Amino acid sequence: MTTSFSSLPIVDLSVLSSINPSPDTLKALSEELHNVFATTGFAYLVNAPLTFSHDEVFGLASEFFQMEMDEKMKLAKKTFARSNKNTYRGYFPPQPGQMDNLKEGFEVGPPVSPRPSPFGKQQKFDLAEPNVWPQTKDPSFTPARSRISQLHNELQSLSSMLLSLLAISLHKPADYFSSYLIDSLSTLRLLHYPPQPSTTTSSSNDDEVKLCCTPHTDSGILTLLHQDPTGGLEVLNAENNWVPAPYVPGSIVVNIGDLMAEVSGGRFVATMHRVRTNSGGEERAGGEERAGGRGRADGMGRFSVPFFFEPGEGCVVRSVDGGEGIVYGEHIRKKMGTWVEYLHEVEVEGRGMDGSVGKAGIAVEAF
Ligand SMILES: O=C(O)CCC(=O)C(=O)O
Ligand SMILES: [Fe+2]
Repeated sequence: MTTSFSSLPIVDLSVLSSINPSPDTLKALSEELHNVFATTGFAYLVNAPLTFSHDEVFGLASEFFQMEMDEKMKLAKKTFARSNKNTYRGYFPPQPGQMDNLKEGFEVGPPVSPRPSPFGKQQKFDLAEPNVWPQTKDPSFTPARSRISQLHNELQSLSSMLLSLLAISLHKPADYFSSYLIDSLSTLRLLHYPPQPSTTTSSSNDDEVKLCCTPHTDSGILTLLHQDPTGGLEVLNAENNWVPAPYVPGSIVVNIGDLMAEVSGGRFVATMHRVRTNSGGEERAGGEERAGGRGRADGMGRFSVPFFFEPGEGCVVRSVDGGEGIVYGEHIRKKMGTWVEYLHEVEVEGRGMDGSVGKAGIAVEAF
């Protein structure tokens, strides 16, 4: 159960960068994480072992989203561009019918593609498919591609360290979750919330709060989120109050997904969260440095980069208390198919490859 917290705790990960951390310090960190995930389900991580500054992370996102729409649509998932082959990785465009969920995204899987699963190719969504990348005439995206892959690798390693700490905190061996790493499908999602006109209000909210991401829990194991200084992320506490999770310089927000809550035997909580639209003056409130230095201009909206740690498609995930377990590929496909938070079935106005605007079909956004 989540608690009546009024702010998110900050967890210092410096110890993970030391050459030979003592078992006692690691145990203390694992207990701290356990406590956080058992209460808020959310925390800020500081001094994480990553080589990326926020400027660089949001610079990569802004570089991608500044591409022309027809370039981005070449990378669109099949759902949005019928002639494309990619079903799970790639671009999804903003959906005009979804004003309280208005975002575009670019999803990248592991730099080395997971082995195709026996049931993968026959399905509508090929979870193990390779990444797609911009093929711009201008080769300037090439360095960004390699940095995005590097960011994926580093967040995957960090997830693996956190899983070891959580295993210890659950009184299991440190390598207890190592099977989750085999053919892991983790997704790095670059997100852009375009600026919204100030008249837009959310129909899903009684108090007419403007949202750009509707309330949801994450479906998987662990999410590591880079959010830019725009602000707007909010987390629901036990009293049903939305607690702001403003930008904390240099931090990564971590939260538990539904599946990890189950794996922990209900000890950890997958907390509901949403993103509120900040318009106009509020937008720059959180940060003295406006992240995303390279080519960022004010009024571009919000950027965030969640990383969803995912096991392999065939990985059997079960509670630490025992029980039958579920095959990860089945879990994720079920979520994609039935959970309203992760399935936006709408007829979207899509821009064709020739630039024409027309019906692009059913839009399904996974997670
Ligand atoms: O953009 C954000 O800050 C949060 C995004 C999020 O919650 C998600 O993509 O699951
Ligand atoms: Fe989320």
